[in-house]
Amino acid sequence: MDAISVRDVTRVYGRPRTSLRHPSPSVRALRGVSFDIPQGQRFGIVGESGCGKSTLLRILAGLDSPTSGSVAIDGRDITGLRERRLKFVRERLQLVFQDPMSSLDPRMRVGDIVAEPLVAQGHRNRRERVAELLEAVGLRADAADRYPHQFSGGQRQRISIARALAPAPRSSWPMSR
Ligand SMILES: Nc1ncnc2c1ncn2[C@@H]1O[C@H](COP(=O)(O)OP(=O)(O)OP(=O)(O)O)[C@@H](O)[C@H]1O
Repeated sequence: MDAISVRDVTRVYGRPRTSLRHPSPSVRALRGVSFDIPQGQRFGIVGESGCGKSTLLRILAGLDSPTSGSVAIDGRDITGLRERRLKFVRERLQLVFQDPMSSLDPRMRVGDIVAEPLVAQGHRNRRERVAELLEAVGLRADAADRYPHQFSGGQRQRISIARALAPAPRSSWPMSR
């Protein structure tokens, strides 16, 4: 079973075109995109600015829905019920956004931000794991007690990377899950 299967995905922003004489401001960001990513493979999506990479990633993460087409993660169609889809996807897929401040909650301490996926997984030794993750991305352990605005742009991106690395990879999940 493929990790990710994308079938004929289209995403149109704004109202669809109604007539040739009155072109609407709609943007067709994705047009019939299809591909499969097998388990355990690295996969790059490359393209010029504005070609639809972020739009595609948001759809894969369940943060947006395709106008048409479908996406399956681990064989399960995620274009169905919203809340259930998000929980299922969050356990399997992490994103590092271009602009870290758009995804780091300014009211949360860095330690709690990095620990978020661990809470969802019921991880026991969260403090130790957060310290390990911060060290792995080149931040000091005391970063855990500070807030995102107290870091530079590059350091904020490292916080996002630490959070993305936090959940245990699927290969280490117990068979019962
Ligand atoms: N919310 C939106 N409303 C309308 N148009 C949008 C919206 N978001 C993106 N677009 C348009 O959709 C197209 C694809 O945008 P997207 O952000 O997916 O591109 P990208 O490949 O990630 O670009 P970059 O490499 O510059 O970050 C662009 O033409 C953009 O202007």
